Amino acid sequence: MAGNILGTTVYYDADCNVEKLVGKKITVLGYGSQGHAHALNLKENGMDVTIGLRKGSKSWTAAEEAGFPVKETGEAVKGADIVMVLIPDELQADTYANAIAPNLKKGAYLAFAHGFNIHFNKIVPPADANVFMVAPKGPGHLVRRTFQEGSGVPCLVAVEKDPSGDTMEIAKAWAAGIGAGRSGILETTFRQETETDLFGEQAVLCGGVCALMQTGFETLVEAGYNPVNAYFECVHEMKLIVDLIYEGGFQTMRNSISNTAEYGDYLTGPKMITEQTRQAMRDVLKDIQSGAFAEAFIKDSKTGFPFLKGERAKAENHEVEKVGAALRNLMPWIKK
Ligand SMILES: NC(=O)C1=CN([C@@H]2O[C@H](COP(=O)(O)OP(=O)(O)OC[C@H]3O[C@@H](n4cnc5c(N)ncnc54)[C@H](OP(=O)(O)O)[C@@H]3O)[C@@H](O)[C@H]2O)C=CC1
Ligand SMILES: CC[C@](O)(C(C)=O)C(=O)O
Ligand SMILES: [Mg+2]
Ligand SMILES: [Mg+2]
Repeated sequence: MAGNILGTTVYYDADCNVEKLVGKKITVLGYGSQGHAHALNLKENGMDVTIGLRKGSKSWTAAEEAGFPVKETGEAVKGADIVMVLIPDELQADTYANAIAPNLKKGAYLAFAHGFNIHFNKIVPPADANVFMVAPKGPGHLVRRTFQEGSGVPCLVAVEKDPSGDTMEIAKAWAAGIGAGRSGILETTFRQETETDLFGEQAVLCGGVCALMQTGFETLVEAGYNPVNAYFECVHEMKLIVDLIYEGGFQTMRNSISNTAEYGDYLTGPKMITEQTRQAMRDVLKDIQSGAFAEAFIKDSKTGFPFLKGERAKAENHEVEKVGAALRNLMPWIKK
């Protein structure tokens, strides 16, 4: 049953009525990482789901082969009771103006998996629209995989506008329908989700961790150590260590490592994350809160993503990726 963890309301399957989605015409826009997972999980829970994609979309065939009716974005929005927007954040505002807003039924539910466009006022829905968010705290492919395995990725839910009065019930039904009721559905706001999600992915989960692993690898290789050895130490073993943290927190991980490692952990960790690193984190958070990051991201996208594409090419060609690919070829069980 619903609980309260340190001031956050958490719902489980027993608190959600997935039946609230039955009989509703549901449109999922996009069939990428999140899109395929939400759509397939809801379909397998008996829901009537149509996929909306742009003309010529790479995902069109995959969605059709999975058994969905697929329509162009505007057509898929027409008549839908719930429209879940699962297209890239940088494309949502233009798509909203050109294809969603002109076709959105009065009183429909407009939904998101991340608060970016609503929080930063890139999308301003009409007064009659109900606006909610179901934001999985994990990659879309795991939203699908864990659902199939019988569990689910925890989700944040939030309501921005509620003219119908039942928008939170619909949001909870959606979250449970994609599997989150098995692991936890946490109530939040668009602002909280947007700012913490951007901070987490930049400073810790993706930006911070990848930079740390890559710099560790470079330091060992630069000092003349074998790159394979460096890769195992600084990249490959990360998953095994993080799995223990995931299962039981830092203490479970520290119970499993040697005293030598634990001593080095306390001695060296603070030398890596210095006062300068803390200040950099605070600065990153300020840029997120002020909207400066959002503006820079949208500007890069509108000019063809010169920064994103340049950095992606550099990252793809880095030695660490070549060593990793060679090692993974020796471990075929990793690729399921
Ligand atoms: N990736 C993740 O795990 C997470 C993502 N989110 C959020 O989910 C949302 C979707 O992100 P993500 O799943 O990564 O996106 P992806 O890039 O994986 O997929 C985007 C999908 O949208 C389609 N698409 C692109 N433009 C349009 C359009 N104009 N109309 C209809 N469909 C279009 C793409 O098809 P094609 O390009 O073939 O046309 C593709 O199927 C974002 O808000 C993101 O922040 C939230 C939590 C985690
Ligand atoms: C960590 C990245 C993420 O926020 C996610 C998978 O939750 C994203 O935007 O993809
Ligand atoms: Mg996230
Ligand atoms: Mg994110």
